[in-house]
Amino acid sequence: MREDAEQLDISDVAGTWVTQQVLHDQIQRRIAALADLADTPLFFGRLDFLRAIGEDASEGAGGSRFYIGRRHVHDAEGDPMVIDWRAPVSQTFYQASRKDPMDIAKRRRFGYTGGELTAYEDENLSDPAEIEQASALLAAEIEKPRVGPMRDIVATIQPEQDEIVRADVSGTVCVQGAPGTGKTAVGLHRVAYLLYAHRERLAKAGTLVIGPNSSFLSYIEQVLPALGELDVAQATVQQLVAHVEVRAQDAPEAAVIKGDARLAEVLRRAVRDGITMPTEPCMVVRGSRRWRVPVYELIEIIEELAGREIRYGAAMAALPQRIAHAVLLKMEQGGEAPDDRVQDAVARSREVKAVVKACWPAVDPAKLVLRLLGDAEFLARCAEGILTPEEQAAILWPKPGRSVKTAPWTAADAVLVDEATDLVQRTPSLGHVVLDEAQDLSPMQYRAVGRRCTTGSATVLGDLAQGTTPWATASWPEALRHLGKDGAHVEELTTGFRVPEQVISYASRLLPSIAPGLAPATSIRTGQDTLAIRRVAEDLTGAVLAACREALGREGSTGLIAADDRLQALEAALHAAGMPFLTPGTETTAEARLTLVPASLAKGLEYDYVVLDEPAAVVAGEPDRRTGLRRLYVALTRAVSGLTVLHAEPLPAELG
Ligand SMILES: Nc1ncnc2c1ncn2[C@@H]1O[C@H](COP(=O)(O)OP(=O)(O)OP(=O)(O)O)[C@@H](O)[C@H]1O
Repeated sequence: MREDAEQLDISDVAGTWVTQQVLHDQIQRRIAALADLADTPLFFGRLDFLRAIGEDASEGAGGSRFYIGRRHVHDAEGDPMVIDWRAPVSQTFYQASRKDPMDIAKRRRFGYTGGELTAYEDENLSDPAEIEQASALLAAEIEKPRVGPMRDIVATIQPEQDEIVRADVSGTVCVQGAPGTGKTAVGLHRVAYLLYAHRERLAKAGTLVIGPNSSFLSYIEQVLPALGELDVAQATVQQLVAHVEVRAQDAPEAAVIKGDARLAEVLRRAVRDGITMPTEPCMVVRGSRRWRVPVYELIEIIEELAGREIRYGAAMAALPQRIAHAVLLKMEQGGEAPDDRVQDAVARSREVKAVVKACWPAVDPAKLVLRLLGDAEFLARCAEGILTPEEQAAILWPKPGRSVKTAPWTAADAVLVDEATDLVQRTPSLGHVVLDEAQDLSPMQYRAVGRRCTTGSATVLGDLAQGTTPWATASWPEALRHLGKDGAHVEELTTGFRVPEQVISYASRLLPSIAPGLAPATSIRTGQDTLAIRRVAEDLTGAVLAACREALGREGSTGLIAADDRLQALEAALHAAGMPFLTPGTETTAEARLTLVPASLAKGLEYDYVVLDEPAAVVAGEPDRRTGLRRLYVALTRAVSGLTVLHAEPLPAELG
């Protein structure tokens, strides 16, 4: 297939230079999408149906045996050899069970080692005599040591995950799931699925994956390309709203108020604050005649525009045409027969422009927010009855910014500028947005994401117990309301694929203090001796390094997680000991398998072995106890095969 694509000759295709380039570009993309990945086998499963499938129901109709793989592969005649895992017929591979065999006689799973086929395993689903056994291949695949970035899970998607992956494109899905239940994996596979099922529509409108920080984004960035999807954008919320340069930090109280949805109304008022009713009529001179639109008529036009649900900028563009239309009516009444060109000319006339400038002035969103946060009187006028005087005082900049370029913008301010920008001009909507680690967003941030999928849908993924921002969300229905996807379905995933049972049940002791409503997750990893807790009397750092060496003696990656302010000391010690280490998000290799992870960046990441330095310091690193314990919960749930906790100070009492 790749050779076919490479050999396509477009030199004598008729068309302009531009169409030639577009065609060339498309062929290059096709070749790239068909690239051979040495470690990625083309198929991982086989389905033998009891009978032939109806022509319309499957991609490769006509036979009753299908190989399931990462992408569609056909032979020289164009007949399918491997069916894409996203095709309707492939769903049976994930959903069929002994209870509901879905017409499957045999399901075969293939096992690979480094790209080489080394095993297979059969389930005769329709044979009542066969005894059900847990799949060893499935277990081996799930328990593979982790080196390098996140991998796809197409071969082992579980039935409850598959349902979310294939949920209808028109609806927004929200997934609450404990650490390691596969939320991120499911979100990424869902985009791949939606692009397959609705390629035309989604490729045009665009798709986007939003993650908490760039370490996380680089950790997940290879999953979609491995599934043949090269065009899904990735960003953090901060990158989406980068209208101004962030160079300051808010106090938590100020950030909470700035992230509150009430700010949307404050901004709406601020944008419209400049709308002024005219006190003089508008006189337009055309040739030898003068036409007059009286004050009351101008007021009517402006009030009508102000009352409509259109963007400030769109109304500003419509106003001169409305006034010109009023002039036109008067011309007709006066016996003239003006056409559209006359209306345009009147709309562009100096007199009409002057009215627009005075009554509906242009708004620069960044300048507007600059004024709002720097001018107490203006803020008081816009926030009257919405924010208390104390709240207003809390969000005012201590020193007003002089210009958009030099002002002390914070991350929360940038979100306000984004809201103001949208009030002036509608933000274009994408086809689908996946929002990961969603629990950490403020209501205003949800709004920023929501306006990027107003006509599309979203997949919202998160865990209320892992919310570590002062504005972290307490309820999904509320978050979805801010997102503009009120009433979306909330699913829960509770089977953990990452964290061993011993470790997750230890971490779950924190749940009553950090998220009382949530049920603890279970785990498919039941290995013994996965958790070690060591009290260290002296030289904590030395003991931590020894624990890292011990972990590095085994296969896979090791993450050393520590409170942010312990990082410098640990870095120095690692250097002194001659132990090379990476920063989060950089790829682990066979030579460099140790990553030093500040607790604040651990979210969403995972390592085979985790060494956790001083839990009490992780808790103390946050402004309040609940957030500290949640940060600790995140740090405790990053390990795939084993966790070693080292402490000199007493462990937090909540750990029991
Ligand atoms: N069905 C599956 N088969 C194999 N591996 C899986 C499956 N589901 C999830 N995993 C693996 O489990 C690990 C955790 O998944 P993921 O990171 O998506 O979880 P998460 O719910 O987003 O976790 P967190 O809340 O910590 O961010 C990953 O290594 C993922 O590949």
